Amino acid sequence: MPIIQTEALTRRFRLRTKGFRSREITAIDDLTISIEAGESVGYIGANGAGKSTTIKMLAGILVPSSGTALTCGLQPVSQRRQLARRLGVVFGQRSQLWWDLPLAESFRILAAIHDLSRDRERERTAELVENMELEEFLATPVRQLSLGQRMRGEVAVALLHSPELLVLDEPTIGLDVVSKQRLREFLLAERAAHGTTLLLTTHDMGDVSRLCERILLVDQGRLAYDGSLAGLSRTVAMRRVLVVDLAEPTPDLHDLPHAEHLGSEADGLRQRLAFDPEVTTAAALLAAVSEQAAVRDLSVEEPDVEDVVRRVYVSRGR
Ligand SMILES: Nc1ncnc2c1ncn2[C@@H]1O[C@H](COP(=O)(O)OP(=O)(O)OP(=O)(O)O)[C@@H](O)[C@H]1O
Repeated sequence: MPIIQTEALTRRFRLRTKGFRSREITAIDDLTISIEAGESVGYIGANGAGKSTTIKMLAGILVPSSGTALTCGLQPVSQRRQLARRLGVVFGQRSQLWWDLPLAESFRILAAIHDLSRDRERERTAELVENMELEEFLATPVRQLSLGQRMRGEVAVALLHSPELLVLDEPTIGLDVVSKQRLREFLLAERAAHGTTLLLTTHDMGDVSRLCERILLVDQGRLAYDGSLAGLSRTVAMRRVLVVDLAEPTPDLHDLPHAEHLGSEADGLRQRLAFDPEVTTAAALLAAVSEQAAVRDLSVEEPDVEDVVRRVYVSRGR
């Protein structure tokens, strides 16, 4: 049986507009998906596409307007307490931790809430503290943790009761590159060790490419793509962006091989160039830029979800 199954899942919101009028929007529209136990799925889409609304319905926080959802074989709203034993949830912008208490206390409180035996609590806490490298700040009040440390704590407590399904809403938002990478490694390790099913929303294609075997792309509440990253890459190349800082103001670099000039700032001192890593490399592009201008600094950006979504539609002629 699938671990997540929805059938024509729909959620509308009534928005108040000026005066006494109100308008209805359909945040999720006729969503039918099925996810098997053990899968790792990236749920992506532009701002306001309906990702959080879906996650909230799957977790039983929000009631659907119509259609059905089954999470771990349970009705998310009416069987929310049973579901809580089998589901872990991480919201990147909201905390499950007790801010004034040391991180270790959140483990104790949640272990009590989940009714874990003393042995189980000790064993699982030790495993998570080791895997997520939490030891050095276990005694620190949560409010004093860095964002990266706190997110590791959030993920760890969500996994304390060994849920078979972990749902993460923007788990890497705001994290620096190193913290993102660490968090991804922890999630991969947890999955390898316990076969945990992962469903995560993200704006970061790096999360998707490193963590997810399957992608669901939602646009304006509707499912727009369901398949592998490779399949999506065949539809729209997963372009990366080379950002170069040049020594002098330079006209836009339009004639570089296999690159598209996306924009310039400060009289062309900084220029952004998109390229497809399947066709060329950042090094080759940098060499081509260097023939035209002196490069002082550079960075390479991961593909942007908004850009991917936009180009899925361009490729379909919408
Ligand atoms: N409680 C609410 N009341 C009214 N409208 C809502 C509510 N929650 C969400 N919406 C609307 O539903 C739509 C989908 O929102 P949702 O938060 O699910 O999108 P999202 O894909 O998670 O976006 P983001 O990436 O910005 O978090 C948006 O138009 C949003 O304004």
